[in-house]
Amino acid sequence: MTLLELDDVHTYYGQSHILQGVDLSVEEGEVVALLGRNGVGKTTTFRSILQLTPPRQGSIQFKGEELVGKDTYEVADAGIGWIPEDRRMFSRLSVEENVRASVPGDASEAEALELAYETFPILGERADQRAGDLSGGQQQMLAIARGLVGGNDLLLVDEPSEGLAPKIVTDVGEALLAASESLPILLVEQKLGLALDLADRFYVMDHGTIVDSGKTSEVSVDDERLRRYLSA
Ligand SMILES: Nc1ncnc2c1ncn2[C@@H]1O[C@H](COP(=O)(O)OP(=O)(O)OP(=O)(O)O)[C@@H](O)[C@H]1O
Repeated sequence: MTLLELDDVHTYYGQSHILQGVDLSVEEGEVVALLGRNGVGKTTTFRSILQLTPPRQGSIQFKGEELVGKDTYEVADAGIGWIPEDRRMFSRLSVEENVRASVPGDASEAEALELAYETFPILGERADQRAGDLSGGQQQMLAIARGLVGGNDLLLVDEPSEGLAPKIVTDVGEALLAASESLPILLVEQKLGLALDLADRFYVMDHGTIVDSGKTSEVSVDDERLRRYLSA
């Protein structure tokens, strides 16, 4: 079943026409990678879905419901979680307090903590530590854990490996893979190897439109088809 569907989405910053007719979809149970060079409109696609920068034209349906015209809090309530590039969290609060703060009012905090620590044991070991004192990789795990327990039906994850050492990137990849067991993910990721490992399907974006798409099993990191859009 189609979970998220963007149809001919046009988004502007002032006079700048950034998204010029984006079409993409995420099915139930899928991890989908959105690829493309810096500045092509990937983050703007997320901002459009979240209604942070509402599209001026086109439709964005989530679980069959139109998101364009809603407020951002309504998009969050509908079940779309967002992990931005800067991994927003409460850095002065403990790991446990951060997880608790993500749990919707009607859900069990104890069950949320169990799920978070079962998925990411290192967070259980650091439960009382201030989130701001975690390493970059652990902060990314906490951000993913918060998305996991946040009552979401889809996670938008923006550049999870940004600024992390290669060894930590592997850990974060495993963390996302664990999260994808229970949640579909739309992923923006510059590291092509990681994106192809995690995703079932990909879209390539260039100049605000989708220029290629397919199954990740059909392409490889040194594929000419991908490289011409991704190399600087
Ligand atoms: N707030 C803004 N106001 C005006 N222009 C913006 C704004 N944010 C982004 N842009 C421009 O919109 C275009 C798309 O940016 P966007 O952040 O969506 O790209 P991206 O593909 O996510 O790249 P990156 O990986 O660098 O974030 C860029 O040309 C950028 O300069």
